[in-house]
Amino acid sequence: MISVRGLRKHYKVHKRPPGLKAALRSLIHRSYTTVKAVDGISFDIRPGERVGFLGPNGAGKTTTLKVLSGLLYPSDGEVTVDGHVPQKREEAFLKKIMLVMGQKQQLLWDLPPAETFELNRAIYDVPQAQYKKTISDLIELLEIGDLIGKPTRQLSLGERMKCELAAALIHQPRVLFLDEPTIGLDVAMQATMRTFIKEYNEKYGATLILTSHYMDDVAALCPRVIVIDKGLLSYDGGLDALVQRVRPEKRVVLRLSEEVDAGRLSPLGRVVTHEPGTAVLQVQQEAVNATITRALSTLPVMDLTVENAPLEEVMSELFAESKARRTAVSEPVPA
Ligand SMILES: Nc1ncnc2c1ncn2[C@@H]1O[C@H](COP(=O)(O)OP(=O)(O)OP(=O)(O)O)[C@@H](O)[C@H]1O
Repeated sequence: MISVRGLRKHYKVHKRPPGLKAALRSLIHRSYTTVKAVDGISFDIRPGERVGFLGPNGAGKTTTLKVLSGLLYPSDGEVTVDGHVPQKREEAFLKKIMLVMGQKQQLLWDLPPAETFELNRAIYDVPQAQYKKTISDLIELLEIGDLIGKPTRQLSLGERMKCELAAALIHQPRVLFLDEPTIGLDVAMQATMRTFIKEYNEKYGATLILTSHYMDDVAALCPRVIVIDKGLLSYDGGLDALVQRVRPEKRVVLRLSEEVDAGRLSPLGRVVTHEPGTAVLQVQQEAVNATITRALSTLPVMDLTVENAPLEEVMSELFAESKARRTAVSEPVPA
């Protein structure tokens, strides 16, 4: 469905020196630097896949999604989306895709969402019968029946995001690029959006690429993740396999009926947190059974669970790894 080969997107940026004199001089003698936002990445995505596209701030995620949706020309490389070259912006391509950006809106501010929906129906030439069916499904799934008649400016952020998503899906895109679709939403609304996105993917078999800094989104939606950092690919594979590779240790979470000294916990594993009533231990996978047996026999355990390390930690460790690799490569070799 999506094929990306050696994609590069370099931005040429005007260097603006500090100080008025230098700034005035730079109006005549302009100098430029190159920002390598995406610097040679390749991946393939199969139809119907849900893929998390992750990386630290400035990694090149939005740039890649903009290239895939035809908003930006690549500097180099080959990209196809369902057989189309995105930058040609063919009508058939535009009808198949949608880019939803959590930080930008497509709903018209002074009009009710219902009017943007109608506008999108006309733009995408959606037959009336299909439009009626789709819109009533979307209204039901997203519970926006009461909202779509109010001017957009009167909606809360979460209400607006639900309507944004509905507007984006009126033409039933087969490929959805979601750039931070849950940004700024409260926890309950994030969960609603996640459930809806998953249902849309399952119902229509749509292919989905999602960027998000909320790891709950990623854990709930993306069995596969592609991680980029400074424009380079640092991981492409299963989310579970990534956790296994970066953090194979397990967390044993203990709920305790009475306070225990730290000295009684430390022989069982590395103490990650220790608060009144709870303690979290980190142990090697093969030591989990022994730790549980020992905890149950030596501590006042009320409840016990075994978990993976939080995804946020896995990601920051992965980002730190690739930063360390880059630093090692760029350091001069001693003479
Ligand atoms: N129009 C532009 N002109 C110049 N540089 C740009 C432009 N757009 C993005 N960049 C730079 O390209 C790099 C990648 O930006 P991009 O927005 O793709 O990152 P991102 O991974 O989406 O980051 P974030 O998680 O912060 O949204 C950054 O260094 C950014 O400053």
